[in-house]
Amino acid sequence: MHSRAGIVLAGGFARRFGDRDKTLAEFRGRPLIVHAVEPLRAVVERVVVSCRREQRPAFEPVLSDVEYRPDPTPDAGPLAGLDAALEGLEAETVAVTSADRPLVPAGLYRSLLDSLSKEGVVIRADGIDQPVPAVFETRALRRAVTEQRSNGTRRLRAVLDALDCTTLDGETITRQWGEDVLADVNTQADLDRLEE
Ligand SMILES: Nc1nc2c(ncn2[C@@H]2O[C@H](COP(=O)(O)OP(=O)(O)OP(=O)(O)O)[C@@H](O)[C@H]2O)c(=O)[nH]1
Repeated sequence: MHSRAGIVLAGGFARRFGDRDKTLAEFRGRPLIVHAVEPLRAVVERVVVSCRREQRPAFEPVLSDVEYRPDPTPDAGPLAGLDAALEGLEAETVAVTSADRPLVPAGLYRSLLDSLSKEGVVIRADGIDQPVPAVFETRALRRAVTEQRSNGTRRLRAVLDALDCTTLDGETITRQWGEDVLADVNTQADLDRLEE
């Protein structure tokens, strides 16, 4: 059986956003993390939320049917969060996104999943391959994460250096799915702009 999982990275401290938990900030009437989880859940069998232990009580009332993988060490970075989320994950394919990207539709995940022929499918936007949203062979991603963490990096993008991925053109993606489909929220101003 071909099994698919999703991972939502949500454990950052969102320092550019301010004092509140960015992932719970309201966007179009719902917390950001809900916008990240729901389209993903439509295309995979299980969704794993990679977060800090203390975030879980606030996530539970707004997210249903997800699993939590708390960071073993808080603030160790997204690559460490991804590593913990992959541990014991039984799925052949994994779609990865971040909780601060509220406009990635289920259809985009479907086309990423349909395009998977090598170790991963990523989108190249502004000349740079983006590690999220992206789809990977779970085994290859696990290997790449282990390899890059052993090199001492915290950067999520570093996994792409250790993977043989197909690249989709960002302009084609935004033409099809909307200008802000790949937008991430770093600041309150980013959120205000997307709300407009
Ligand atoms: N599980 C986990 N996720 C993380 C960690 N650091 C960042 N992330 C997530 O990775 C995604 C991208 O994070 P960044 O934009 O680099 O960091 P951020 O914490 O959101 O924001 P800044 O502190 O303002 O840079 C976000 O969804 C974060 O929640 C971490 O240590 N653990």
